[in-house]
Amino acid sequence: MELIKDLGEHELLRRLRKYCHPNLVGDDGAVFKVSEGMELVVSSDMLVENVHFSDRTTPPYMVGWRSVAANLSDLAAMGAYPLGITVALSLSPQTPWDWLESLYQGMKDCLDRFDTFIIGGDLTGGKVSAITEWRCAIAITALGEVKANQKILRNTAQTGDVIVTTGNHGLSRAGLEILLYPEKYQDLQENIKQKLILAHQKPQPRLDVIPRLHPYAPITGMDSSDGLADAIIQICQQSNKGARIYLDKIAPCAEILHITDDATALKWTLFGGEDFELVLCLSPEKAEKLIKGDRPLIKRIGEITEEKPIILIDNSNPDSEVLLDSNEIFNHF
Ligand SMILES: Nc1ncnc2c1ncn2[C@@H]1O[C@H](COP(=O)(O)OP(=O)(O)OP(=O)(O)O)[C@@H](O)[C@H]1O
Ligand SMILES: Cc1ncc(C[n+]2csc(CCOP(=O)(O)O)c2C)c(N)n1
Ligand SMILES: [Mg+2]
Ligand SMILES: [Mg+2]
Ligand SMILES: [Mg+2]
Repeated sequence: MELIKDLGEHELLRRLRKYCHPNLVGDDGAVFKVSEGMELVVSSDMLVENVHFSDRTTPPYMVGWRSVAANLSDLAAMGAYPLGITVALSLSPQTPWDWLESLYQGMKDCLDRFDTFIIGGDLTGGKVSAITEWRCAIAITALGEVKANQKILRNTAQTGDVIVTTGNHGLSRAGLEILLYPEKYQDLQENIKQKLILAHQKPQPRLDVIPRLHPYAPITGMDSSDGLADAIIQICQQSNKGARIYLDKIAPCAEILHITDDATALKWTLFGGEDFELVLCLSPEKAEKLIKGDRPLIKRIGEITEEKPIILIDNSNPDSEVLLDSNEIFNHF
């Protein structure tokens, strides 16, 4: 088996060039033009072995796809279109070339889907030690562009705004569960299993929705990389508002209910993370039009309130309002 330590840095870079922009890589920096009248958006996200992925959960092609998708999701969350990404890797010298090749193929396929490129990066060796368990860390910086009046920010929600989400939440967490404990889910229908695993391994950044948001600007929002609950909390805190969220509107989808109990399913839906959907706030009139044009992808889940608490409302039992518990949110430390 070919290991990257036998290839050396220059040969590795030569092989990786075919996954990059044909003209922009090779100098000390990439030079490119930002379109007239647009603003530059810059965002970084890092993926670390045994934190965001592992051999058990994610083959290298999917590690590549996910790491690009997570970064393009942050551009979508800003309302921006991608211009390119840089990729910095720390790798064990024992990494097989095949692994790296698959990683880049996954990155490139995700980038191709959205007509964008790798425009630069960096490589370093990483030593396995008793302290640092990981062998691979991937740091990506994504560059994008957005018209000033189309920017999506977290701190502009207004009282009375409707909160909508794209897609479904909790699927990625359910997929991770099946990947981590396959023996528990041996009897589960194969098509359900595949849908959940794919949600975890091959998330789709919501760049597809951005053009459809243009008529309704300005919109408030962010992506749900750290979970639906985190997105609602971040938007409310940064906008100095609260929210009412309807539990029946965020009910876990059938596939998740197939693999776990109601309480766990709701927990995954609110706090699971890594679904990379968008959580958006806009006036009731605009929200109605957006939802009408985009059903069932975009759903109303609640509204922004002047009062600070974020309340979960159970329609079947209107007296039982509970506060959204921020202690459940994913925390790296
Ligand atoms: N190490 C850091 N140094 C400086 N700023 C940072 C650092 N890490 C995050 N930030 C900034 O903090 C803000 C929130 O970052 P955070 O990583 O929580 O958002 P995100 O990238 O959307 O979420 P996720 O990492 O879950 O995808 C961003 O403006 C980001 O640029
Ligand atoms: C092997 C493995 N174990 C656990 C998880 C779950 N996980 C890791 S990071 C994260 C939140 C987002 O992080 P960030 O804020 O860095 O984007 C979640 C839900 C995984 N993906 N793979
Ligand atoms: Mg981040
Ligand atoms: Mg984000
Ligand atoms: Mg985070």
